[in-house]
Amino acid sequence: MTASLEEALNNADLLFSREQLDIEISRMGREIDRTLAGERPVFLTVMHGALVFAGQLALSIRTDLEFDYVHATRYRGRTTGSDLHWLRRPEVPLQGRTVLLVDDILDEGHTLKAVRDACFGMGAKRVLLAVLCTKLHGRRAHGIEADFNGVDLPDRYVFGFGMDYNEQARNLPGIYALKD
Ligand SMILES: O=P(O)(O)OC[C@H]1O[C@H](OP(=O)(O)OP(=O)(O)O)[C@H](O)[C@@H]1O
Ligand code: HPA
Repeated sequence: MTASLEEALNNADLLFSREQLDIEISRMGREIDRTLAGERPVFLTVMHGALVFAGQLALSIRTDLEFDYVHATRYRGRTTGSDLHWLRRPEVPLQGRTVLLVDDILDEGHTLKAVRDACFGMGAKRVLLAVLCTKLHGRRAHGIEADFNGVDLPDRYVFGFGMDYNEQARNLPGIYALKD
C-alpha cells in the first residue's frame, strides 16, 4: 500500500462524519455511566489508534476514572494484521479492578483479546471493551465482542478519527473507507 493520502481519499467514502460520531460517543458515555455507577474503573487506552476517541469518550463519562494506557500493535502501518507487538504494558495495578479497555476498532479482535488477557493476567476482576467501531465480518476471534460500541462498519479498510492509512490520516475528523 503506497498511495498518498490524497489518492486514498479520492478512492474512499466518508462513512461517518464527526457530528455523527459525536452523537454516538455521547450515547456510549451515558451507557458506560449506567454500567459502572459506584465504581472507579481504570480507563485503559490502546495507543495509537484510540487516542482521538478515548479523549472524547472520557469527557462523555461522569464516573470518575483512573487513566492508563497500553501500546500494542499488530498492523504497524499496513492494512493486514500479523503478530501482536507490545510496546507498553499497563502500569496501574489492576488487581481487583474493573478495566474499561478503550480502542478505535474491533476488527479481527486479536489485539483486544490479547490486551484483555493481559489485564486478567494482572488480576483485573472485570474487563469491559469500549470501541468506536466494529467491523462486520466472519473473521472475529472467538469470544471477543464490544460491551460498548459506537458504529458498525462494512468489511473495508477504514481510516480517520484515530485510525491510520499508512500512518497517515489519524487526525481526519470522520471515518473513511477505501472503495473495494
Ligand atoms: O481487531 P484487530 O484485527 O486486532 O485490529 C484492531 C487493532 O488494530 C489497530 O491497531 P494497529 O495494530 O494498527 O496499531 P495502531 O493502534 O498504532 O494503529 C487498532 O487500533 C486496533 O488496536
Ligand atoms: O480497517 C482498519 N483501519 C485501520 N486500522 C485497523 N486496524 C484493524 N483494522 C483496521
